[in-house]
Amino acid sequence: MEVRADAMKVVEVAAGLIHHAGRYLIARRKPGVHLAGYWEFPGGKREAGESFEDCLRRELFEELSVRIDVPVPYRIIRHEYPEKTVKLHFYRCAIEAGQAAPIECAEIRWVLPEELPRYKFPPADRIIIEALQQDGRP
Ligand SMILES: Nc1nc2c([nH]c(=O)n2[C@@H]2O[C@H](COP(=O)(O)OP(=O)(O)OP(=O)(O)O)[C@@H](O)[C@H]2O)c(=O)[nH]1
Ligand SMILES: [Mg+2]
Repeated sequence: MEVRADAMKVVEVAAGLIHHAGRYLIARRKPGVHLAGYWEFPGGKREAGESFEDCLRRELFEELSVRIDVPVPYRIIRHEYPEKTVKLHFYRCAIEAGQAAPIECAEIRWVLPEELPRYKFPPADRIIIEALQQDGRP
């Protein structure tokens, strides 16, 4: 059987479920990237030698210019897109310092859990969106 090396590569990602006053922060992906224009939970790819927590802290500072408290693991979702397989490590967290700004995203919004279905999220996020609605307001 032929095994394609690229087909086996899994992209490891850390993403933040940042909550405040009953709402979650969501970000819209910029044009020209994978899943451009979709809404997502901010975060990104883990770099070599980095822990998921360090990755999350770095990405949330780069994308939103915020520092967070201690992130709490929530769920890990593996999803196969036609072009790549991602493993998304979701963490709940709150902002400890800074005010969220759309530094590396097109737009940000604070939304209630029941409002999440109005936004177009990547297919991988469906399970998380459902779980957050079940959980109620954070
Ligand atoms: N951050 C984030 N990525 C997600 C979510 N759902 C989902 O399928 N992804 C996918 O996971 C990957 C995350 O990579 P990213 O594009 O955020 O990575 P990054 O911030 O390091 O960007 P870069 O590669 O431009 O430096 C993308 O392929 C993205 O489409 C989500 O809720 N949040
Ligand atoms: Mg990102």
